[in-house]
Amino acid sequence: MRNQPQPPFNFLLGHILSVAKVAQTIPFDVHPHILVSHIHRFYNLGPFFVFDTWPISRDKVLVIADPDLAVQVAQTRSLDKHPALTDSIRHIVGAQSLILTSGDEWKRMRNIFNPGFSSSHLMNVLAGVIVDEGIIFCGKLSRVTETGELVRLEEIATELTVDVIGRVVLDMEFHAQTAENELVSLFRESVRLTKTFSSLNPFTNLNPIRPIRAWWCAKKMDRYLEKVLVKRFASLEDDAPTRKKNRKHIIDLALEEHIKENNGEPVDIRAADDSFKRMAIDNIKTFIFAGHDTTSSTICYIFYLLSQHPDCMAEVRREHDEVFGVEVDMAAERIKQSPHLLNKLPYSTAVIKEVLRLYPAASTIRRGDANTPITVDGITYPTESFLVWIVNHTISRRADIYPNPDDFQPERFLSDDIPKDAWRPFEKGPRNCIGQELAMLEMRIIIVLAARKFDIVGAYDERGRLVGRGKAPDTVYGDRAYQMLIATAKPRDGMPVFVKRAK
Ligand code: HEM
Repeated sequence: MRNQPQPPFNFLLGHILSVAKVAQTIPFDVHPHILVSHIHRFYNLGPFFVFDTWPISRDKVLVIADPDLAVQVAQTRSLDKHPALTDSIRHIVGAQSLILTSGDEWKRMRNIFNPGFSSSHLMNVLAGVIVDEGIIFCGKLSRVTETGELVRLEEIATELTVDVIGRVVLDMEFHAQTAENELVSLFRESVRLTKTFSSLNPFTNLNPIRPIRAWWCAKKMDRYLEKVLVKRFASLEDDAPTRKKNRKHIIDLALEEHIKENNGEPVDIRAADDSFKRMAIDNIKTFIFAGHDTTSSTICYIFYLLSQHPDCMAEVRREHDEVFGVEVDMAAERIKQSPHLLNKLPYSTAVIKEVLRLYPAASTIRRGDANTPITVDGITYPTESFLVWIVNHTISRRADIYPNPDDFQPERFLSDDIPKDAWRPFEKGPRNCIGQELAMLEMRIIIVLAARKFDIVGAYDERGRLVGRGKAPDTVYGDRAYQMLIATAKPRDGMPVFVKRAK
């Protein structure tokens, strides 16, 4: 470790002092990727660096801050996931989750679930589902314009994405946007029970009740989903002839696998062995969690940044007028009739990409191994015994890759100037995000339905006045809407906003 690039090291205190020096310049509750990007800039570190995390944990971290190195550990070879990831989200997704497993077990499951994200299924079935839920979302925003109240956009966007994912995964209407739902409440609580991060207080996670509650929530979710699985299995019998062709929901893909394992015979799911049920339930939980959490945060930042950049908002609206016509209320019907129109939105797509560059909702942590060193300028460095973290936030904030990296400039994604592997909010290589096309589709549909109807304006000043703010640093890159770690990277304070009718 001594021969590798790193922030200043103290023989007694390791990296605490040099990390603390940077941490005190930013809010204490920022997402760790923000701290890493600040360390990278402050000490002028290069394509990678290492640091130890003592006294927070015993991990030695190798930060990848460069696209070519990311290719070496995630694409040319693909390191396995790090056990720290399992520690942090197993209570939500279960140990058999596609996100957490490796090797043949992972490959088999990836093959089972890939068809759920085919472009024909996305365009022919899921686009319509997203439009229906998007209409309810716009109805909610509309009501908020009448009351003029301050709302947390993250809550409203999460209810939307939960409703969408319920239909993608279980073909089930959760109605989270209009009512309470037991499964959704359990998910919310599980996410809240995830370990948090505070750069100034390593003891935030020592609450002994936390793991007990998390275990209890997981048990209740499992029981709920087992019942759903049994009911769905019973319904398969009713439409056996068309079943395979039409049913690409995650739950059906799992059940088809069960039938395949039994030589094509639908053996009652209640008699299925535990390993099948575990695999099915853990992956249903995985898709519900991964499929709503990251998308809702990104939707929040899209509207937040567009309201701060009226020129960009005007360009988005112009594009939507051109593609869907000037009658705003007709857009939903047009998407349903011709979902392929959504592929004609280069500027809106550039906006989404720029938002994901500035506010990436997730990243990958891998376990270094003896067979996967990294090579920089002809020199080889080991990854073995390191927690290897591809910090796409840090890559995204490099001025040599993205000029004026802290500015919101969607136009940069309309040119070919960005290095091929630099933009990686969905990660790349075999462990990339299986739901990325669904996420992009959902975000495009929601912008089309809402951007011409509403101005959604961040209200951090107003909220600060209500809850009171101390003297500690309150902004990151001059902005109060920084990301925090709550299972994934979420907007601070749930993103307080005012919603107005677009002028
Ligand atoms: C803006 C939205 C999204 C972002 C930024 C995002 C980002 C990511 C990232 C960075 C990974 C790699 C994680 C790791 O290596 O630990 C990942 C994996 C994954 N994502 Fe997404 N995701 C999004 C939406 C979705 C959606 C909509 C779904 C499902 C419906 C989904 C399901 C998954 C799954 C199951 C994996 C694990 C894939 C595997 O290991 O084979 N994600 N995502």
